[in-house]
Amino acid sequence: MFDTAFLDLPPLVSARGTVRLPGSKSISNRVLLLAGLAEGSTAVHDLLDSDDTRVMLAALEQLGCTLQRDGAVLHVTGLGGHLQARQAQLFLGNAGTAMRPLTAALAVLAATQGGAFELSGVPRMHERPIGDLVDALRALGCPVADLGQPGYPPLRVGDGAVHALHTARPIPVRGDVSSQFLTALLLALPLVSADGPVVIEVVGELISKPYIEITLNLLARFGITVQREGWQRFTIPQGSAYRSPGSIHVEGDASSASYFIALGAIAGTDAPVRIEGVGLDAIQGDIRFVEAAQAMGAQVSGGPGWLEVRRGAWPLKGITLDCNHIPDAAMTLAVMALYADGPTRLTNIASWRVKETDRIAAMATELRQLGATVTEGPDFIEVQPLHAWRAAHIHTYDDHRMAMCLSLAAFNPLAGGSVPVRIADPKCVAKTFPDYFEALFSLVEPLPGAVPVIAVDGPTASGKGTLAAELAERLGYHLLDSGALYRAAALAARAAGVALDDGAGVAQVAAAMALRFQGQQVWLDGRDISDELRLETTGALASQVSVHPAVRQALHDVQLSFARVPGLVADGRDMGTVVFPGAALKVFLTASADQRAERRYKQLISKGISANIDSLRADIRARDERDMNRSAAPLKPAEDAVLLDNSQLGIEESVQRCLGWWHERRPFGRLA
Ligand SMILES: Nc1ncnc2c1ncn2[C@@H]1O[C@H](COP(=O)(O)OP(=O)(O)OP(=O)(O)O)[C@@H](O)[C@H]1O
Ligand SMILES: Nc1ccn([C@@H]2O[C@H](COP(=O)(O)O)[C@@H](O)[C@H]2O)c(=O)n1
Repeated sequence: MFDTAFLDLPPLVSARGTVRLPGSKSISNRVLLLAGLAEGSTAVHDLLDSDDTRVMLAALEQLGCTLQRDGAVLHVTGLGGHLQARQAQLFLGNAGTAMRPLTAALAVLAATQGGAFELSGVPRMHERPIGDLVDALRALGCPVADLGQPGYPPLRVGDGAVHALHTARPIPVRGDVSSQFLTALLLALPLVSADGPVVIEVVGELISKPYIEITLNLLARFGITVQREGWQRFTIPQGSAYRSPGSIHVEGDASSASYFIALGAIAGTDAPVRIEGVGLDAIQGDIRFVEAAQAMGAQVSGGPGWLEVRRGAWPLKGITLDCNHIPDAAMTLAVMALYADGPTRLTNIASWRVKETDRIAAMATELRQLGATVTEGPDFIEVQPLHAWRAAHIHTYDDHRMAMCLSLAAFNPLAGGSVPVRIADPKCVAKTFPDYFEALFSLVEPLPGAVPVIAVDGPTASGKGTLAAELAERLGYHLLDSGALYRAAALAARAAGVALDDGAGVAQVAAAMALRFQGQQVWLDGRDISDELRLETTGALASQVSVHPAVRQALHDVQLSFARVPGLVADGRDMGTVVFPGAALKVFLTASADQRAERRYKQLISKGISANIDSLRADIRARDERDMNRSAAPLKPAEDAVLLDNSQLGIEESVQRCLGWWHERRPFGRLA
């Protein structure tokens, strides 16, 4: 997951390959609650691991369910309908799929068995309406107290006493704000069906019906067959009881599939984008996004558990679509609309306004930042195709879908643009798809030369490695420690018995090295060389082999291969002058030889390695001399490098200076 303040996506031009989707959030949280209410143990396979499922799991544990992980399988031992904890304070983040069903289930359990539970979330959760569900629960006879603004969480359900519930008469619930209220009742009311059938009557036109179908489907898997009359009346038969199916698989998230379906439709030109984990047989309503994407021009084929998508019509075709059946995935259409041949109008999406954020307002604002013309109304959005793209800093409103949808704007070169896109707070995708950006980057190709590179060059022990690693961490970029390649080449040559002054011989060994980097660990031809690589003596050997033009040539392409989406920070001696002459920022880092000797001395001592400051100073001077005076790629600042003498600067100050220069060079304007 990218835990950075923002993530810059370079302009992208194509996509191909396979993505395996994480489990569906809607199915995961429903399955968890059903398993938690059922008697016995349920083995849940392919459960989504995300913020929203984590709050549900934490709540179930607080309520007394037993959770056991066995590799990728989670075993949930349920309550069998009997409260174990009679009081708890449950924090449910911004997970509507946890807040609504748990409110209903705990209201019913607390009222019938005596208990009191408080349910709260993040501030945005306290702005998301729940009044219609509370009204239905109160009509049933459950005590529910508002702990904040009436009609919104936080809530207390139950008052510790036992109450008789009015299950003999139909329970009314509004269906036109969120279908989650009906889902919540359907999941909870089998708990009170012992004495007779329980009837729920929907008031108003039910929205997002496919989500109710998921609920009914999963209830059936847990032994409860709800009788449905149209979308107005639902009857839970007398004596319904949750029976664990023993084991259940969570299918991949169909809403998450929408980003990759769009990816194929926009950028799958020479090969398809293959999506695994969800297919045309999916039980999730958002699978019907496939039809919407096809209407816009996508070529989609699929089977059980898989889809393949490639570009069909181009530009895409503008459409007008009632999106009531695919409210979440429909957001993706709003971004696809930028690549269309005419306006796209998405209607019947009023529910967007009460999701993680007001998604109609947020989408309109951010699409306009890219340069698009957008019209919005209480329950619709209309987006015009975009031809004059602007580099935009996209705000994501702590809304995972905003981040994922808007990332598709990075394909603007396919529609006349050539701009990067900055996504604020990329970790908001953790709600449903923590590795979304990693998955995206594994499929895409950038516009040639568009991957941004920051080159950090300078003499030994100036702090290049430290600075480069910090910059890479804060920007979410890849890191190249080019010195490590020369060090490894020297070690490989020595191991092969090749003399270090034999340029051609060392180059041959260097070209054949099998190097593997994993965090701080480095393997050379299967041997862990991490410690040996960092020795001062190895640095001196590297300095000897690096004078040979053939060795430098042998390592050239390997270094170039580190420049991958979303960007690279490279440290060495010739990053800005030879390897990445087009780097967007070149920093030449220096400090006095005395300072550097002292830093290196402290560094070695802190690692428990004995050192002598005088000989370190002498080694550093000798290495400077050789690195600066060799004929091949000598150590010197590039003409357009920024010089940074950090003799009197701390690490953080150096990092901030470089980030300042970086922001000046980026087209996103002020950091906000
Ligand atoms: N600005 C700074 N102020 C004080 N110490 C620093 C600063 N920058 C780096 N250091 C410290 O100096 C030591 C050497 O830094 P680092 O290993 O990053 O240097 P380097 O230039 O990459 O060296 P080499 O080229 O030999 O790999 C480290 O212990 C690091 O923490
Ligand atoms: N781009 C580079 C990087 C390093 N070298 C040579 O390797 C020696 C070790 O480098 P460290 O950064 O790991 O200390 C260094 O002294 C250089 O001789 C290089 O030539 N070009």
